[in-house]
Amino acid sequence: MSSFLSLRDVWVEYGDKIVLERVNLEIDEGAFVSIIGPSGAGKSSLLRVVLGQDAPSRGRIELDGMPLEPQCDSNRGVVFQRYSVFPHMTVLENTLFGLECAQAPFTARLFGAARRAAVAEAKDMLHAVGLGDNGSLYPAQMSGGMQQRLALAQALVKRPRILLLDEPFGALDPGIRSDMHRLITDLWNAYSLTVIMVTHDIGEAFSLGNRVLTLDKLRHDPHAPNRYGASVVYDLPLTRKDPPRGPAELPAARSTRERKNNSITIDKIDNT
Ligand SMILES: Nc1ncnc2c1ncn2[C@@H]1O[C@H](COP(=O)(O)OP(=O)(O)OP(=O)(O)O)[C@@H](O)[C@H]1O
Repeated sequence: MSSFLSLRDVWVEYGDKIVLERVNLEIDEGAFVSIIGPSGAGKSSLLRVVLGQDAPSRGRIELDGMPLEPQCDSNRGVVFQRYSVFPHMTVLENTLFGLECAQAPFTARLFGAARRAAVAEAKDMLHAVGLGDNGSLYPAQMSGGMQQRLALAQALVKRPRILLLDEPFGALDPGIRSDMHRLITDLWNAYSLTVIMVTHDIGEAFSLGNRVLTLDKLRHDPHAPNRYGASVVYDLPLTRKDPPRGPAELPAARSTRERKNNSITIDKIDNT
């Protein structure tokens, strides 16, 4: 039986530079996968091929056993480190926009009952990310943490099955980061998401993920640094203590997931 998300012999090459080679991964539905590794190892490149922004140069990616097309679709939502919100739209308009684009791709405008339903959905999502009272603000009137909450609402309002996070909290102060850690954990549980997160913060990787992958090169030729790409060198499944629940009650919660006490198994991947 195939996994929820499978990467089979995926390579990413830019010209003659091999960035990723022979990446084989099986990701279960509902996993929270953290990806770490040295700078330039290809973490964001991996996220981009899963998102569909780039096509792998070799290999294939499957979702539920079906090939995942190299194009962004509603199965996948993404949040980057740099805020991706539209500065000329209010918080509510920013959140609504994704729904309007999905439901009215030519005009990006909904009317009547369809618009009222979309507004209600957008408001629910803003409530879920803690921006329920901020719908009329513009991004410039908000802190970095609030803008990142908005980016999460934008990504989640379309109810993606996979949420891709590329250093989403990297630009935030430590206090705000821990609030965001609690929020993303709550959202992961409430919306039964499969999350793939790239981070440079090892603590964040281990405290949020229930699986941690390390990307690095297994082989290196000092005379030809582009000759070999990175692959998954460590794959650490974690089971860990249930995190403290946030005070927010999330609407439209679908299920919660059991998470047990700390134990780590370390398997070094041998791709040679
Ligand atoms: N569009 C592109 N064209 C050419 N080279 C690229 C392109 N995108 C990425 N690269 C190269 O691929 C390599 C991996 O980049 P990537 O951003 O995926 O690494 P990363 O592990 O996310 O790095 P960091 O941790 O510094 O963000 C880098 O050497 C980068 O220069």
